[in-house]
Amino acid sequence: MAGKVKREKWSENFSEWYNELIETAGIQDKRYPVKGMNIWLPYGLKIMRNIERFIHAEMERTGHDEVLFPALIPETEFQKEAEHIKGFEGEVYWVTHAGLDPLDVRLILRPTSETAMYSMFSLWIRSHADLPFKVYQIVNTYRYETKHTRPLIRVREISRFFEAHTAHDSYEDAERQIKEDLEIFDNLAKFLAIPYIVSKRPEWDKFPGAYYSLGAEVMMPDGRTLQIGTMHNYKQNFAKAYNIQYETEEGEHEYVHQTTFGMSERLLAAVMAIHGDDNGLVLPPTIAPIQVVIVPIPKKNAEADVFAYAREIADELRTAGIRVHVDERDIRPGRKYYDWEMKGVPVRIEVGPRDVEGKKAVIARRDTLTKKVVERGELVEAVRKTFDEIMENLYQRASEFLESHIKRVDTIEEAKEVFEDRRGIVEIPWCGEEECGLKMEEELDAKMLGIPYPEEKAKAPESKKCPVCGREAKFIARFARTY
Ligand SMILES: Nc1ncnc2c1ncn2[C@@H]1O[C@H](COS(=O)(=O)NC(=O)[C@@H](N)CS)[C@@H](O)[C@H]1O
Ligand SMILES: [Zn+2]
Repeated sequence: MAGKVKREKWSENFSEWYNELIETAGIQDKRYPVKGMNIWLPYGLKIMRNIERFIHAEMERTGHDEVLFPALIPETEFQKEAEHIKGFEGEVYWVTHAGLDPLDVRLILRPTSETAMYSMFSLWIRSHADLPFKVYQIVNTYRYETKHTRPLIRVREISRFFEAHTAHDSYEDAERQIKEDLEIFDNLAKFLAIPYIVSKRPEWDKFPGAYYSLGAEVMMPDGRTLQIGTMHNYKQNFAKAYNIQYETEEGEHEYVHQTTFGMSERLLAAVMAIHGDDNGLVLPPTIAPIQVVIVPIPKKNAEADVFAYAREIADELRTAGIRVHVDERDIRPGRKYYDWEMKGVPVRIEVGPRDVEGKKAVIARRDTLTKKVVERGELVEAVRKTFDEIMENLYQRASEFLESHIKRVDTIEEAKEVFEDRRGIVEIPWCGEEECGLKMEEELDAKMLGIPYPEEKAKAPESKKCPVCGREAKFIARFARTY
């Protein structure tokens, strides 16, 4: 029978749904006595590790080397890139003492690692033969966020901060790197069954020190967007501040061009929010710590041994490389269903005495809450096929939600209606002038995500006018309420 997937709470009161689920699904414990810093619980960390495993593999595939830098950065290093300072001075945590002694050079806890890495890049990069230079790390970083903190989404210790930093012999090669970052991100988004849009940030909202910034946004259930990835082209801004030069083949000395690519535990927040329903998490099989849970359903005085049958199925699935758990707890099956649905286990297999006799099993899908009977001999194949169906369905469902929350308008009034109705992303003509962009942000009480990327998708249709100044619109600008 077609299951009725309930998502009322999920959509009407997303914030409460999300905060409860962080606890009830065993993702994190928020009771740590420092605001904006939470504890990873075993199940949540297993999911995050599965996401990270994919990122490490993509870094390997694209020739990035993993490094690990110290978390403390001397003030002298932090001070070197002016714009970067301006952008972060209100957000950094300071270390001013060691033991009882005040430090003669204060240290900061890294908010991101440009100012930790780039003096070393200056020592490491000497010749064009050292380029392109590509490193990354997944570490904890610290930002004194003053806006509302929220587990995984806006934290003060970003405990799973992914940062890739590259150096190139030319602007063109840095641009090639940005395209590679977008490809990596697209592979990851498909792995998580998550649709997204990429926008080029407006001048007034790019990363401090960047020449331009790209943001990858997803649509959250409450119609607000969440930035889950950013790519920045730094040109030679940091290279000049940190003296990162290389010797060209002609023996000249040139500053390198640089890029960075950043993500964080927000990826998990996006998976939870986008795929979840009122029964809890719905995990894509790609990252589920338990892909199949088997629930034996014993019946009084039936001699069929449902436990042995369940274990035999589990062994076969495990041999096939599937992550499986048999729930042998002595509690009602219904209670087991509730627990594993809360944890988002993609597939449940139920086996009662009749299934043992008939050499069958029942497969229950977490995403559609539907069930079907399968022959014992076809189980591995059926489970694999069900994983593919779940990935496809999760991606389709999320894509429809995203598409239905992007609206193209011509006037501020129309845009306001969208935000009053159910929020989402508004695409509106723009002359490209900062004052008009800022005016629209103010009028709409929304953030300009920027213009569509790549730029050929950003052009305004013929004869569209900027709703603020009436001049010819050059671009389509995107606005949204954001996290
Ligand atoms: N307070 C926060 N909590 C959780 N994730 C965050 C927070 N601040 C930023 N992020 C995530 O970290 C990513 C990279 O951060 S960033 O500021 O945009 N970019 C950088 O720091 C660049 N140095 C690239 S690593 C963002 O795309 C966002 O997904
Ligand atoms: Zn204008």
